[in-house]
Amino acid sequence: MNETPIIEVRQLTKTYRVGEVDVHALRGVDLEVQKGEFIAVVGTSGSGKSTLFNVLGGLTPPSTGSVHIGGKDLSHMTNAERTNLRKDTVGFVFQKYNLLPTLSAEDNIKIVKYIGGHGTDFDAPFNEVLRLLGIAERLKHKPRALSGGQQQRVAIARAIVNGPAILLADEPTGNLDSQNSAAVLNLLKDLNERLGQTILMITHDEEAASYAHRRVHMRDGQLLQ
Ligand SMILES: Nc1ncnc2c1ncn2[C@@H]1O[C@H](COP(=O)(O)OP(=O)(O)OP(=O)(O)O)[C@@H](O)[C@H]1O
Repeated sequence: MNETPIIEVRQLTKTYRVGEVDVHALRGVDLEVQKGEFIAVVGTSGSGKSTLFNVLGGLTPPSTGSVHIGGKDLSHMTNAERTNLRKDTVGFVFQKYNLLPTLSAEDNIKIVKYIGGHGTDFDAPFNEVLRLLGIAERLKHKPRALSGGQQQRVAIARAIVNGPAILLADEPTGNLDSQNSAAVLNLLKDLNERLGQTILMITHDEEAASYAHRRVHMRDGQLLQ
C-alpha cells in the first residue's frame, strides 16, 4: 500500500503581475515527495525554484493548482494554520545563514526550542542533531568565529531541532567553497539517512544535487522528472 505523499503538488501555477506584464513563474508543476526522501530541485536562475519553495513553505499563495503538505490542503488553511505550518511542519534553510550574532552556536539552536514551546527538555533527537553537526568543540562560539560551512550547519540544526516533517533548503551551499559545501551536504545526507529527515533542496549545482536520492529539473516554470 502506498503512503500518502508528504508533499503533493498538482498543476501548480504562480503568476506575478509586474506593472502591465504577467510573469509566469510556475506553469503547471506536479510533484510528489514521499516521507524520508531527499530530493534536489535543479534549475537555472529564473526557472521558478524559489517560487516553488515559497509556495511549499506557505510563504507565497499559489495562483492555481493544489498543494498538500502532510495530507493537508494549503489553499484551505487559515493564516493561523499557515503560520503553524511554518513553525511546526516545515524547517527552512537559506543561502544566508541568518544566525543571531550575539548568541553562541548552541544557543542559536536552543532558542528555537524555547520559542517553539518545547521547553527546556533537550531530548535524545536534539543531542543526536548536535552530534551529527560535527562541531561539538565550537558550540560555545559565536557565529563570527565559525566558518561559513559551520554556520550553515548550525542553521540546518536550528531548522530541524523541533522535528519538522520537511526540511526546505534553498541553495544551502550557494555561499560556500567546495570543502564547506561538502561538509554541509554530508550533514544533510546524514540527517536524511540517520534520522529519516525528508529534505527538498534547491540548487543550481549538479555536484550538490548528486547527494540527493532523486533530482528533478526545473525549466521555465515546469518540472521535468
Ligand atoms: N516577487 C516577485 N515578483 C515578480 N516576479 C517575480 C517575483 N519572484 C520571482 N519572480 C519572477 O519569477 C520568475 C522565477 O523566479 P524564481 O526566483 O522563482 O526563480 P529561481 O529559479 O529561484 O531563480 P534564482 O536561482 O535566480 O533564485 C523570474 O522570472 C522572476 O523574475
